[in-house]
Amino acid sequence: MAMDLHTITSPSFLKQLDQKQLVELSEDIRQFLIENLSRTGGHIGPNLGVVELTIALHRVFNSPTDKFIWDVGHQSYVHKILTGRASQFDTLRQFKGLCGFPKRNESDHDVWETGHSSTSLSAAMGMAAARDIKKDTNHVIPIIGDGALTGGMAFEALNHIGHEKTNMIVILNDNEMSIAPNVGAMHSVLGRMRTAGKYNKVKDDLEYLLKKIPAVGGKLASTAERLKDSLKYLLVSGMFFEELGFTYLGPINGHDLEELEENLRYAKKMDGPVLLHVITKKGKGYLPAEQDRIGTWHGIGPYKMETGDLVKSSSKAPSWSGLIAETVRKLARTDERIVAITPAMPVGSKLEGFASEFPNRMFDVGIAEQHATTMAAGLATQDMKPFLAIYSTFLQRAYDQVVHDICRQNLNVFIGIDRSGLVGADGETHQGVFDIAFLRHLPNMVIMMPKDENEGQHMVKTAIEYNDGPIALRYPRGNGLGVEMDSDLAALPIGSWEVLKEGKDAVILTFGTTIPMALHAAEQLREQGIQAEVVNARFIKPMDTAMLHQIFGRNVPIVTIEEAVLQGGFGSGVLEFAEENDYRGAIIDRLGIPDQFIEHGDVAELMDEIHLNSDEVVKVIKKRVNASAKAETNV
Ligand SMILES: Cc1ncc(C[n+]2csc(CCOP(=O)(O)OP(=O)(O)O)c2C)c(N)n1
Ligand SMILES: CC(=O)[C@@H](O)[C@H](O)COP(=O)(O)O
Ligand SMILES: [Mg+2]
Repeated sequence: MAMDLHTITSPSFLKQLDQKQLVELSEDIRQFLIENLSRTGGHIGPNLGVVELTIALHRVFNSPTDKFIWDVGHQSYVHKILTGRASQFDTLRQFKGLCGFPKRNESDHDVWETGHSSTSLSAAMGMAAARDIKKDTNHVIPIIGDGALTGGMAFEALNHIGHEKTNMIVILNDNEMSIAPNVGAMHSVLGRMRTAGKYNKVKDDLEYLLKKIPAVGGKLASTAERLKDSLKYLLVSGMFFEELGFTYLGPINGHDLEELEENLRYAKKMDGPVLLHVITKKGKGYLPAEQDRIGTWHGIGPYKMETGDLVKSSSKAPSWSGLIAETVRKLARTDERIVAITPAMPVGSKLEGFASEFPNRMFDVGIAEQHATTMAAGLATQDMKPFLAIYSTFLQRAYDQVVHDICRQNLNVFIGIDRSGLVGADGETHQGVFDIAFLRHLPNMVIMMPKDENEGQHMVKTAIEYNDGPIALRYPRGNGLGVEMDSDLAALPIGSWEVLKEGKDAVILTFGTTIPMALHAAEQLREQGIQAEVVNARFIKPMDTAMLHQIFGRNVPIVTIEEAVLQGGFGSGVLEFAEENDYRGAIIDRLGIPDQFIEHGDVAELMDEIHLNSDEVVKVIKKRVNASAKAETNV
């Protein structure tokens, strides 16, 4: 009899269920996820992989007194179901709806917010240190995936936790996948663990065997020691963590409720840091997701449940990621300097084609944005042309590497800032709205953003040909506008803007995704007798200062628009220009992302919510033009 998951108000009911009921519950949860996410989309693969793990955790421990910290947090849907939020899943990742990641204001059971990878162990160390200082006795349990474990922060934390010997139970959820198949030497170590079998059992057998060998000197003892060492090599996994100061348990079957519970109860009684290695299958229980070997079912839009067919997007235009990556690939055919680097997003950044054509010039470095960025800098010192494809939000991880390694040494790195602007469903932790503000003030940095995919391909050419330092090309999530594409590529003059529509009464300065908004506003204003000029300010840095002087010389209202934070953004640059050049009387209004974090939802809805739309542009310009007309009549 399927359980109505909507009736769950707290995980405490789990402790009353018997094994049969628990297995039925896991089946109910899987069915619930598959059905609901076929309508809303979301991170189906990761969540199907942690159904039993999450049930066992909530059975053995007492959340929220015991703290569950979900690394990345994209796999916290089961936790949300068991903590009374099943009824909200029809609003998953929608405007004002259920967040796709842990959210402290949603539930006391969400003790830590995630979205960016590899933070769970550090947060856990903080919570455990606080517990110990306050002499509390609760458990702290970070759950980290094998992908997230490739993040540098995770190693920093492991190093410290092992040193402090802090009571903590780290759950390593190993499904051999990051978004795409996992990469790195750590992945190989985990692989040896998976094949070596139960570390502790083999270790005990080995100890037993060695005790049986009579205490003799010479050859036999040394053979026994060599046997022990070679077996230890096989068990290097456990060794790896045990040498770091953890008690390593496992690997265990992450879909066997009884084995999970037995090991969690065992770990619960142990002192010091424990790492329980849990083997799971991403997408378990839904064949299309289970069979996924490239990452399609990691995070997905709505799909047909019966067939696993995606509900296709209506756009015929190329995806921005695909356009940029394929243009780089095209240019790489005649330019051997070009090397592509991605921090664990080969699929999201559409680099599969480049990787297949240039396998030795493509590097997926794992979830390691800092390493990716400085590796790119290293490549550039050897006259290569590295293309670092990185989401805007994840570039935040590598700020100092951009400053200290790339800009300061003025190295020819081409940064493709993907997912620039609002990304929508992933919400606050993923909006790509800070990169202009944190890059614009860096000496030697060039930042550009195309108005459409045709200008985008020319900008790739511009970046590849630019050899005077770092250059960043911003592009949004999703698809282009479907414009005609030039067959030949030509580099753009650095710092050049273009007038898209002339107008004598006001000037709108904008770039990228907000160009259509500006053109629409200019049309609306024209109907009301106001001629607004629209300028494609496609170089955010350096700005087209010649054109700016000409514009300021007209003494008309100026509006800047950007789908990025206002504080320190493009509009701030225009204000700085006015102040530095003594255009004191200039009237400048800036429209953009206000000083707040933007939650999840449909991008258009989010833009309306913050009044970043053509109506607002019209309102601002009308107010300014009418005010100056009034001032003139009063003279
Ligand atoms: C800093 C950062 N880089 C990249 C990502 C994108 N990302 C989200 S989930 C994921 C893979 C995580 O793999 P794993 O931890 O093994 O979890 P699984 O999906 O396998 O359950 C990546 C790379 C991110 N969230 N944060
Ligand atoms: C959880 C996470 O960080 C990634 O899965 C991210 O959601 C991918 O974003 P895109 O869907 O824009 O590639
Ligand atoms: Mg994984």
